[in-house]
Amino acid sequence: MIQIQDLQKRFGKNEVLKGIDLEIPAGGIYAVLGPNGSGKTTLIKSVLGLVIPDKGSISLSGERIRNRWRYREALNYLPQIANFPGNIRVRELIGMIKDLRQKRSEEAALIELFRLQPFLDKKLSNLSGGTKQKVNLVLTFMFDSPLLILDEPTSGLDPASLLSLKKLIRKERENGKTLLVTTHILQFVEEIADQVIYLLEGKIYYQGTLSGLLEKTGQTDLEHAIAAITSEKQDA
Ligand SMILES: Nc1ncnc2c1ncn2[C@@H]1O[C@H](COP(=O)(O)OP(=O)(O)OP(=O)(O)O)[C@@H](O)[C@H]1O
Repeated sequence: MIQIQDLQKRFGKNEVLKGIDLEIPAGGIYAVLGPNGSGKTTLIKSVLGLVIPDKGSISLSGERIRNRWRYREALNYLPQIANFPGNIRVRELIGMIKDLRQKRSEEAALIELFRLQPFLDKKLSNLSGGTKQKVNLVLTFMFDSPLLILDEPTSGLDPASLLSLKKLIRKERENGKTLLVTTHILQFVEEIADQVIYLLEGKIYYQGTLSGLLEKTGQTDLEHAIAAITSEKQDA
Protein backbone atom coordinates (compact mmCIF):
# COMPACT_ATOMS: atom_id res chain seq x y z
CA MET A 1 0.00 0.00 0.00
CA ILE A 2 2.77 2.49 0.99
CA GLN A 3 6.38 2.26 -0.17
CA ILE A 4 8.93 4.76 1.11
CA GLN A 5 12.53 4.83 -0.06
CA ASP A 6 15.39 6.85 1.38
CA LEU A 7 13.12 9.65 2.61
CA GLN A 8 15.04 12.65 3.88
CA LYS A 9 13.78 15.91 5.31
CA ARG A 10 15.49 18.72 7.16
CA PHE A 11 14.15 21.97 8.55
CA GLY A 12 17.10 24.36 8.42
CA LYS A 13 19.88 22.61 10.35
CA ASN A 14 17.50 20.15 11.93
CA GLU A 15 17.80 16.83 10.07
CA VAL A 16 14.47 15.22 10.95
CA LEU A 17 14.24 12.25 8.57
CA LYS A 18 17.63 10.78 7.67
CA GLY A 19 16.78 8.14 5.12
CA ILE A 20 13.58 6.30 5.91
CA ASP A 21 12.84 3.03 4.13
CA LEU A 22 9.43 1.64 4.86
CA GLU A 23 7.06 -0.85 3.28
CA ILE A 24 3.50 -0.92 4.57
CA PRO A 25 1.36 -3.68 3.07
CA ALA A 26 -2.39 -3.16 2.62
CA GLY A 27 -4.63 -4.07 5.54
CA GLY A 28 -3.94 -3.78 9.26
CA ILE A 29 -3.10 -1.30 11.97
CA TYR A 30 0.40 0.18 12.00
CA ALA A 31 1.42 2.19 15.06
CA VAL A 32 4.06 4.85 14.40
CA LEU A 33 5.97 5.37 17.64
CA GLY A 34 8.96 7.41 18.72
CA PRO A 35 9.98 10.11 21.19
CA ASN A 36 8.72 13.70 20.90
CA GLY A 37 10.31 15.36 17.90
CA SER A 38 11.44 12.07 16.32
CA GLY A 39 9.66 12.92 13.07
CA LYS A 40 6.40 10.95 13.22
CA THR A 41 4.23 13.86 12.08
CA THR A 42 6.82 14.86 9.46
CA LEU A 43 6.73 11.31 8.08
CA ILE A 44 2.94 11.25 7.99
CA LYS A 45 2.75 14.70 6.42
CA SER A 46 5.22 13.58 3.76
CA VAL A 47 2.85 10.75 2.84
CA LEU A 48 0.02 13.27 2.72
CA GLY A 49 2.00 15.64 0.50
CA LEU A 50 1.83 18.37 3.18
CA VAL A 51 5.61 18.23 3.69
CA ILE A 52 7.82 18.11 0.61
CA PRO A 53 10.79 15.79 1.22
CA ASP A 54 14.33 16.85 0.26
CA LYS A 55 15.13 13.40 -1.09
CA GLY A 56 13.59 9.97 -1.55
CA SER A 57 10.36 8.66 -2.94
CA ILE A 58 6.92 7.76 -1.65
CA SER A 59 4.51 5.56 -3.59
CA LEU A 60 0.95 4.68 -2.81
CA SER A 61 -0.44 1.54 -4.42
CA GLY A 62 2.53 1.49 -6.78
CA GLU A 63 2.30 5.13 -7.96
CA ARG A 64 4.62 7.90 -6.90
CA ILE A 65 2.76 10.68 -5.16
CA ARG A 66 5.02 13.57 -6.15
CA ASN A 67 3.20 16.30 -8.07
CA ARG A 68 -0.04 14.36 -7.95
CA TRP A 69 -2.86 15.14 -5.58
CA ARG A 70 -5.73 12.89 -6.63
CA TYR A 71 -4.34 10.05 -4.49
CA ARG A 72 -5.54 12.02 -1.46
CA GLU A 73 -9.12 11.18 -2.42
CA ALA A 74 -8.36 7.61 -1.34
CA LEU A 75 -7.26 8.50 2.19
CA ASN A 76 -8.73 10.00 5.35
CA TYR A 77 -6.55 12.08 7.65
CA LEU A 78 -6.98 13.04 11.28
CA PRO A 79 -4.54 15.87 12.03
CA GLN A 80 -2.90 16.22 15.44
CA ILE A 81 -4.40 19.70 15.76
CA ALA A 82 -7.35 20.54 13.54
CA ASN A 83 -7.79 24.28 13.27
CA PHE A 84 -11.30 24.97 12.08
CA PRO A 85 -12.78 28.44 12.67
CA GLY A 86 -14.42 28.60 16.10
CA ASN A 87 -17.63 30.29 14.94
CA ILE A 88 -18.74 27.32 12.79
CA ARG A 89 -21.33 24.98 14.25
CA VAL A 90 -20.66 21.22 14.32
CA ARG A 91 -23.51 20.46 11.88
CA GLU A 92 -22.24 23.13 9.45
CA LEU A 93 -18.69 21.82 9.62
CA ILE A 94 -19.79 18.26 8.82
CA GLY A 95 -21.82 19.63 5.88
CA MET A 96 -18.87 21.70 4.63
CA ILE A 97 -16.46 18.76 4.68
CA LYS A 98 -19.03 16.60 2.87
CA ASP A 99 -19.41 19.29 0.19
CA LEU A 100 -15.66 19.58 -0.19
CA ARG A 101 -14.99 15.86 -0.54
CA GLN A 102 -18.01 14.98 -2.65
CA LYS A 103 -17.88 11.40 -1.43
CA ARG A 104 -20.57 9.24 0.13
CA SER A 105 -20.45 9.71 3.89
CA GLU A 106 -21.92 7.90 6.86
CA GLU A 107 -21.83 10.37 9.70
CA ALA A 108 -25.07 9.43 11.50
CA ALA A 109 -23.74 6.23 13.10
CA LEU A 110 -20.56 8.04 14.20
CA ILE A 111 -22.50 10.92 15.76
CA GLU A 112 -24.45 8.27 17.66
CA LEU A 113 -21.30 6.32 18.63
CA PHE A 114 -19.61 9.41 20.10
CA ARG A 115 -22.90 10.77 21.51
CA LEU A 116 -22.53 14.06 19.68
CA GLN A 117 -26.22 14.83 19.06
CA PRO A 118 -26.42 17.48 21.85
CA PHE A 119 -23.47 19.33 20.32
CA LEU A 120 -24.54 19.51 16.66
CA ASP A 121 -25.83 23.09 16.91
CA LYS A 122 -23.00 24.35 19.08
CA LYS A 123 -20.12 26.47 17.81
CA LEU A 124 -16.70 24.79 17.82
CA SER A 125 -15.30 27.49 20.11
CA ASN A 126 -17.82 26.39 22.78
CA LEU A 127 -16.74 22.73 22.77
CA SER A 128 -14.31 21.07 25.15
CA GLY A 129 -11.04 19.67 23.73
CA GLY A 130 -12.29 16.07 23.92
CA THR A 131 -15.59 16.91 22.22
CA LYS A 132 -13.71 18.72 19.43
CA GLN A 133 -11.60 15.59 18.98
CA LYS A 134 -14.76 13.48 18.67
CA VAL A 135 -16.04 15.84 15.97
CA ASN A 136 -12.69 15.47 14.17
CA LEU A 137 -12.99 11.68 14.43
CA VAL A 138 -16.44 11.85 12.80
CA LEU A 139 -14.97 13.97 9.97
CA THR A 140 -12.21 11.40 9.47
CA PHE A 141 -14.18 8.17 9.69
CA MET A 142 -17.34 9.26 7.85
CA PHE A 143 -15.81 8.58 4.42
CA ASP A 144 -15.00 5.15 3.04
CA SER A 145 -11.30 5.19 2.05
CA PRO A 146 -8.74 2.35 1.92
CA LEU A 147 -6.12 4.29 3.93
CA LEU A 148 -6.64 6.13 7.22
CA ILE A 149 -3.89 8.25 8.73
CA LEU A 150 -4.53 9.18 12.35
CA ASP A 151 -2.18 11.56 14.19
CA GLU A 152 -2.74 11.13 17.96
CA PRO A 153 -6.38 9.99 17.68
CA THR A 154 -6.79 9.39 21.44
CA SER A 155 -5.97 12.99 22.33
CA GLY A 156 -8.30 14.27 25.06
CA LEU A 157 -10.75 11.35 24.89
CA ASP A 158 -12.48 10.06 28.03
CA PRO A 159 -12.49 6.27 28.69
CA ALA A 160 -15.91 5.67 27.10
CA SER A 161 -14.92 7.54 23.92
CA LEU A 162 -11.61 5.69 23.84
CA LEU A 163 -13.53 2.41 23.82
CA SER A 164 -15.68 3.71 20.94
CA LEU A 165 -12.55 4.72 19.03
CA LYS A 166 -10.98 1.27 19.47
CA LYS A 167 -14.19 -0.37 18.27
CA LEU A 168 -14.20 1.89 15.23
CA ILE A 169 -10.56 1.25 14.37
CA ARG A 170 -11.02 -2.52 14.67
CA LYS A 171 -14.09 -2.37 12.43
CA GLU A 172 -12.07 -0.55 9.78
CA ARG A 173 -9.39 -3.24 10.01
CA GLU A 174 -12.05 -5.95 9.60
CA ASN A 175 -13.13 -4.15 6.44
CA GLY A 176 -9.60 -4.52 5.06
CA LYS A 177 -8.48 -0.92 5.62
CA THR A 178 -4.90 0.18 6.29
CA LEU A 179 -4.50 2.41 9.35
CA LEU A 180 -1.39 4.38 10.16
CA VAL A 181 -1.65 5.68 13.72
CA THR A 182 0.72 7.80 15.79
CA THR A 183 0.27 7.76 19.55
CA HIS A 184 2.14 7.94 22.83
CA ILE A 185 -0.47 5.80 24.60
CA LEU A 186 1.26 2.44 24.85
CA GLN A 187 -1.73 0.53 26.18
CA PHE A 188 -3.62 1.65 23.07
CA VAL A 189 -0.80 0.28 20.90
CA GLU A 190 -0.76 -3.02 22.79
CA GLU A 191 -4.49 -3.37 22.32
CA ILE A 192 -4.89 -2.47 18.67
CA ALA A 193 -1.65 -2.50 16.68
CA ASP A 194 -0.73 -5.33 14.29
CA GLN A 195 2.69 -3.81 13.68
CA VAL A 196 4.88 -1.21 15.30
CA ILE A 197 7.11 1.25 13.44
CA TYR A 198 9.57 2.86 15.85
CA LEU A 199 11.29 6.06 14.75
CA LEU A 200 14.47 7.13 16.44
CA GLU A 201 16.83 9.93 15.52
CA GLY A 202 15.50 10.21 12.01
CA LYS A 203 15.70 6.48 11.17
CA ILE A 204 13.48 3.44 11.51
CA TYR A 205 14.75 1.68 14.62
CA TYR A 206 12.26 -1.17 14.30
CA GLN A 207 9.38 -2.35 12.14
CA GLY A 208 7.50 -5.51 12.95
CA THR A 209 5.19 -7.11 15.47
CA LEU A 210 5.01 -6.01 19.05
CA SER A 211 6.30 -9.39 20.22
CA GLY A 212 9.29 -8.98 17.89
CA LEU A 213 10.10 -5.63 19.52
CA LEU A 214 9.87 -7.18 23.00
CA GLU A 215 12.22 -9.94 21.87
CA LYS A 216 14.67 -7.45 20.32
CA THR A 217 14.81 -5.43 23.53
CA GLY A 218 14.60 -8.43 25.91
CA GLN A 219 11.58 -6.94 27.70
CA THR A 220 8.14 -8.21 28.64
CA ASP A 221 6.03 -5.11 27.94
CA LEU A 222 6.08 -2.17 25.56
CA GLU A 223 6.74 0.45 28.23
CA HIS A 224 9.93 -1.31 29.31
CA ALA A 225 10.91 -2.02 25.70
CA ILE A 226 10.77 1.70 24.90
CA ALA A 227 12.62 2.61 28.08
CA ALA A 228 15.32 0.08 27.06
CA ILE A 229 15.66 1.64 23.58
CA THR A 230 15.99 5.12 25.08
CA SER A 231 18.66 4.12 27.59
CA GLU A 232 20.51 2.08 24.94
CA LYS A 233 20.74 5.30 22.86
CA GLN A 234 21.81 7.39 25.82
CA ASP A 235 24.57 4.91 26.64
CA ALA A 236 25.78 4.76 23.03
N1 LIG B 1 7.37 23.17 9.64
C1 LIG B 1 8.43 23.00 10.42
N2 LIG B 1 9.41 23.92 10.48
C2 LIG B 1 10.50 23.73 11.26
N3 LIG B 1 10.71 22.65 12.04
C3 LIG B 1 9.75 21.71 12.03
C4 LIG B 1 8.57 21.83 11.23
N4 LIG B 1 7.82 20.72 11.43
C5 LIG B 1 8.48 19.96 12.31
N5 LIG B 1 9.64 20.54 12.67
C6 LIG B 1 10.65 19.98 13.58
O1 LIG B 1 10.89 18.64 13.18
C7 LIG B 1 11.10 17.80 14.31
C8 LIG B 1 10.14 16.63 14.26
O2 LIG B 1 8.83 17.11 14.46
P1 LIG B 1 7.56 16.16 14.35
O3 LIG B 1 6.35 17.01 14.64
O4 LIG B 1 7.60 15.42 13.07
O5 LIG B 1 7.82 15.13 15.54
P2 LIG B 1 6.87 14.07 16.24
O6 LIG B 1 7.65 12.79 16.32
O7 LIG B 1 5.57 14.00 15.53
O8 LIG B 1 6.73 14.70 17.69
P3 LIG B 1 5.57 14.61 18.82
O9 LIG B 1 5.63 13.25 19.43
O10 LIG B 1 5.99 15.66 19.79
O11 LIG B 1 4.24 14.92 18.16
C9 LIG B 1 10.95 18.69 15.54
O12 LIG B 1 12.23 19.07 15.98
C10 LIG B 1 10.17 19.88 15.02
O13 LIG B 1 10.46 21.05 15.74
